[in-house]
Amino acid sequence: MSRFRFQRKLVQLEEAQQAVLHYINMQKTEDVALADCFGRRLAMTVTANHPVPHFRRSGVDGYALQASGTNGASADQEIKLDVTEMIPCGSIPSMQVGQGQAARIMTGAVVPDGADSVIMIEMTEVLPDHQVHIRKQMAVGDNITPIGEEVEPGDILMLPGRTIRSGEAAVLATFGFARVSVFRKPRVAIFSTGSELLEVDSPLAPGKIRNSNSYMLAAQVIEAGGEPVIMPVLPDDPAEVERALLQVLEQVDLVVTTGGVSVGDKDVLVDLFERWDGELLFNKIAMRPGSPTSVGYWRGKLLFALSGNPGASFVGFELLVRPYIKGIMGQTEKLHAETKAYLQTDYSKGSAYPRYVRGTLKMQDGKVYVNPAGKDKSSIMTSIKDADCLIYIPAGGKGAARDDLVRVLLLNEPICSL
Ligand SMILES: Nc1nc2c(c(=O)[nH]1)N[C@H]1C(S)=C(S)[C@@H](COP(=O)(O)OP(=O)(O)OC[C@H]3O[C@@H](n4cnc5c(N)ncnc54)[C@H](O)[C@@H]3O)O[C@H]1N2
Ligand code: MOO
Repeated sequence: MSRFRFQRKLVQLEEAQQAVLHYINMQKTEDVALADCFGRRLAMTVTANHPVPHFRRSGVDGYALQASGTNGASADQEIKLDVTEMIPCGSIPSMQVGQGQAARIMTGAVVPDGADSVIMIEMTEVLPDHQVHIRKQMAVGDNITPIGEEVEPGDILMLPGRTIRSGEAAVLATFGFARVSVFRKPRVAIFSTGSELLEVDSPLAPGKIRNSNSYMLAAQVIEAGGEPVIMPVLPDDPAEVERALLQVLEQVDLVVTTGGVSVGDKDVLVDLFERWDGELLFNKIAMRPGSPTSVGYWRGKLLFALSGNPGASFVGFELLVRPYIKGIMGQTEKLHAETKAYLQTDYSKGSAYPRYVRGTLKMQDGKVYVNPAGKDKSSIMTSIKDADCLIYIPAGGKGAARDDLVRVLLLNEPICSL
């Protein structure tokens, strides 16, 4: 019988997280085409290499002119100007605009020298012989975007670690990054253990269930920015488990297993920790679900051994694996962002350890409310799909009551400011 099965060193979640984050080893980077970098994590600092806009830009279709020449203009008192030229987008004006003159201009085109405002075309009337009537008094600067209004050269726009989404893609394109430096996706081997597990396409059989954890975890790996490698289910034989894990260890950046970490006779990960030459960082965390979650360091890689119960597996990944994946891809905010929300129902299940309950947030009348996503037992799988947060219920016998303001950890990553 393994000495680790019952003799467990209890750590608080914060200690466990720090122990894991201590092993952060930054991912290598690679350059990819801009169109291929969406969803990847940026590995470079993006600094503006030119102002935006880099020329005085018209915000409307209309006429560029001198505001001082429009004093008193209105629908009843039109002012006549000579039209010098037509300036489409992408071309350079050929002459200055002087007193009594206007240049017809398109939205996004370069405002000619001499002009200090642009009147919208709706406030004008085209006259014969290259003349135009102006029906509105203009002020200096009207409808002109000055050079650098949006971005000044040297402005730091994005830091490494940021996920590249639509807005980031627009910034990269604007500043000419046809190729983008991103962190390599960490390859994460996923193993489920247990002889009760069937392949997804297998018919149900007595006592057997389909392996759902491997696919749930693969999706979590992708959400965190990694590349999952789903491995065959591990057998109940510790020597074979050791062989299978060692074989993959060199080809991946980290390994996640589920099941086999508790005190049962077939809990093979516990046996592995007994016989391996790795270092066990901890094998019990003061949290529910997932208290038997164990993490080891083996041949230069972290091995996250999550509980087999789907709820515990999900929460264990979120609280330990995701922060590590974020860390190796340059994110400074590795832990989940938190907020507070009003609990809309009693949660009376007390626990010796803090509990992380799958929750669903609701915004209503300017307040944030939260409800358990469904039944919350560690063995329950179907409520995972409805969770957008984890509700923190402190340790103690009484749980939390309706209307309590509780801490919630947000599962969807908020966009960082840089
Ligand atoms: N005597 C005790 N029994 C248990 C304890 C304890 O302290 N003393 N702890 C319980 C807690 S808490 C948890 S959590 C589980 C953890 O067990 P394991 O991590 O060893 O997981 P398994 O026993 O392998 O499986 C548990 C449960 O989950 C199902 N499972 C496993 N893998 C998958 C998968 N890939 N997809 C879907 N479902 C999976 C498995 O069939 C079991 O039903 O131990 C408690 N017991
Ligand atoms: O700690 Mo277990 O993971 O609650 O169900």
